[in-house]
Amino acid sequence: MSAPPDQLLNLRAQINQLDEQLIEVLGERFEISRLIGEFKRKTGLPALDEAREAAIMENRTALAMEYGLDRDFAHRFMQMILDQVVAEHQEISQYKSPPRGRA
Ligand SMILES: C=C(O[C@@H]1C=C(C(=O)O)C=C[C@H]1O)C(=O)O
Repeated sequence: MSAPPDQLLNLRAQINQLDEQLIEVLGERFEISRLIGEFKRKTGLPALDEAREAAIMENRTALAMEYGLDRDFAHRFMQMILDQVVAEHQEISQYKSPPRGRA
């Protein structure tokens, strides 16, 4: 098989860089949300905040559409993140004190 043309290699290099940024930003979001989880554990607030999630979903799907993304895709993507955050908050709420490596 011949080597991919320069144009394709260039586009793939851009995708690789963007994926890296996406993952970095996602990691930052989870770091912050773990701090919120810890705050909730200390103050006895529930892991799930449905009103906040509904507001996030409305705002982020509208924003995603402005960037040319499919609404359903944006909804599923955000729901996956929110579900994971809430699962982590439920886990954090079981701890007596924060485990090493987590705030
Ligand atoms: C992070 C929070 O907790 C949960 C997770 C959210 C999120 O990841 O954005 C939003 C609402 C909550 O269900 C919060 O209460 O702000």
